[in-house]
Amino acid sequence: MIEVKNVMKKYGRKQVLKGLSFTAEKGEITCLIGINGVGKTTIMKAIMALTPINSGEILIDGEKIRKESFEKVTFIPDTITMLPQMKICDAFAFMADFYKNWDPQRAEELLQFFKLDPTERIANLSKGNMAKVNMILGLALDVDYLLMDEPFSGIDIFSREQIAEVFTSHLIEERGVIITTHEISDIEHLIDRAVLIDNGKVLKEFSVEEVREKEGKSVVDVMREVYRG
Ligand SMILES: Nc1ncnc2c1ncn2[C@@H]1O[C@H](COP(=O)(O)OP(=O)(O)OP(=O)(O)O)[C@@H](O)[C@H]1O
Repeated sequence: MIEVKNVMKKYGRKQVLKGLSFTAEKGEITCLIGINGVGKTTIMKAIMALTPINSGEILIDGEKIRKESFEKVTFIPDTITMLPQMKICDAFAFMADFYKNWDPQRAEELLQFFKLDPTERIANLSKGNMAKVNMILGLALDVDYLLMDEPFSGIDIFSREQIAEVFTSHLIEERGVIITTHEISDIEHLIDRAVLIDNGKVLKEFSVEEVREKEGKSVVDVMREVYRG
């Protein structure tokens, strides 16, 4: 389980996170929802210790993040971090060299699933294919938790559907996934938990299925209630 407890974060004088708390379980897809600039990426960076927090606590399976935690959790940012002149196969070789938990078979399986050519250069990829390669770089790591920043942002419906298929496959099943979005409607059917964020805090955290079954409401219905008051 990833536990984010009462986290405060300032950039300069700007207080971005104001005592933000939520949990994300293994085997579930948890979605952080909020408008642009609300602090979703900052939360992910804080979980990965890529940005310091001012107070509060973040635990992964009950432990504070340390060097060994990076074998358990990985972050897939919204832009690819590989050099543009690299071919997809070069990027995979780089990952294999750098990470001992890189799974080449899984990378190959995903490459075939997405019908990507391994000799294609990163610089020449379309936005959708770039997002898919970026996703493979994270999914082929043998980790328990995946943090994905806006994996569906700015890509066409067919690419979105393909990526969505991965979310419901064995490639995700046992893992804990945290994704961010400011556009929930496309991915509502994929997520287990929703965390609604505004003004540096969690306004509501809920099980999507429970709300659907007990109250007959969609995530968008709950968002309307919470954000519009
Ligand atoms: N390194 C930084 N220095 C100063 N301010 C920053 C920095 N990173 C983010 N911010 C500010 O913190 C706030 C939260 O940013 P963040 O990127 O976490 O939001 P977000 O919810 O992920 O937004 P988006 O949906 O647009 O990706 C924004 O107002 C942003 O301008």
